[in-house]
Amino acid sequence: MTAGSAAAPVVEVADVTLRFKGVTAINGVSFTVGEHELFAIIGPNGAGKTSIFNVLSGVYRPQEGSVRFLGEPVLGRRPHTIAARGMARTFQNIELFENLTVIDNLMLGRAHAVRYGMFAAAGWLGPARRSELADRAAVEDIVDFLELAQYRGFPVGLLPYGVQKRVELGRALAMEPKLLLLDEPVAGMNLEETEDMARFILDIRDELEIPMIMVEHDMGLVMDLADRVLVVDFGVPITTGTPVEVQRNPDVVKAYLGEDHATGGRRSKAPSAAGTAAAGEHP
Ligand SMILES: Nc1ncnc2c1ncn2[C@@H]1O[C@H](COP(=O)(O)OP(=O)(O)OP(=O)(O)O)[C@@H](O)[C@H]1O
Repeated sequence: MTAGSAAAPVVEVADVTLRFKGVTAINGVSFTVGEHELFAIIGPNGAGKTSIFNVLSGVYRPQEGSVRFLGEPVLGRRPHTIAARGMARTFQNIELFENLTVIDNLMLGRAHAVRYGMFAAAGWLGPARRSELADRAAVEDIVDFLELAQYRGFPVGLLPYGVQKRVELGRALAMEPKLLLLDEPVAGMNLEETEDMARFILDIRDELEIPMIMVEHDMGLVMDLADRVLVVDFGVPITTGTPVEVQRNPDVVKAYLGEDHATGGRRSKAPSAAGTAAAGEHP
């Protein structure tokens, strides 16, 4: 495991506050993510986790605070600009082209990497053709890496749910990201699919050395995989630490079990050292 503070941070979030009318979705959140680090954000339903992702990726602009990605400020940049700098994202709900094949969906992930414009393509096919070959080679590497070979020619919509989630991960990898945001990567998966996904996430960190931020309700997965965990509740950061530190923190247990959360359809299970509680499931 790599300590987040050892190398220059990939992401630096400082005192970010995001308000909607009457709701403070993020309230003074700060954290850094280091090179090769797998950083998790957990918290009850409505705690602000997805809002943090939306701030990082440029969908929401917070009223206060700053966010740096690879040393550059990102607030005020458009989502596609931030993506082009190397921040890729998967979504809670799969966002793929169901009628396209696995290969074609992965090729779409290469779109931002195409560096030859229409003039180059029209005037002289050399560089554009070479680019396409490079894209296809990169996609083949991803097919191997995520063990998708047997599904490559199938329309994505016909594939099992767990495989579709894997294709979505592959599409994000196809962007050759410098940071990967995983929004509930195992939501809705069965045990076998979850174990497969856990293995791929570890391989992404350890073999591809891509840092990741993961929002996930499966507490077992978070505690097994994450290097560090940020806990938020009602937008407020409760603590940041290793999985062991976080699980021992009384404020964390309170946030998951406290009276405030006994109503309103929020979670009922605290993170457990056994690492099996699927805390914070959607009602
Ligand atoms: N576009 C928006 N407009 C108004 N309120 C919003 C908007 N997006 C999020 N919120 C509110 O901000 C708070 C945090 O929501 P967010 O979706 O970030 O939580 P979350 O931790 O990701 O929840 P979940 O675990 O259910 O996905 C919630 O009260 C939510 O209703």
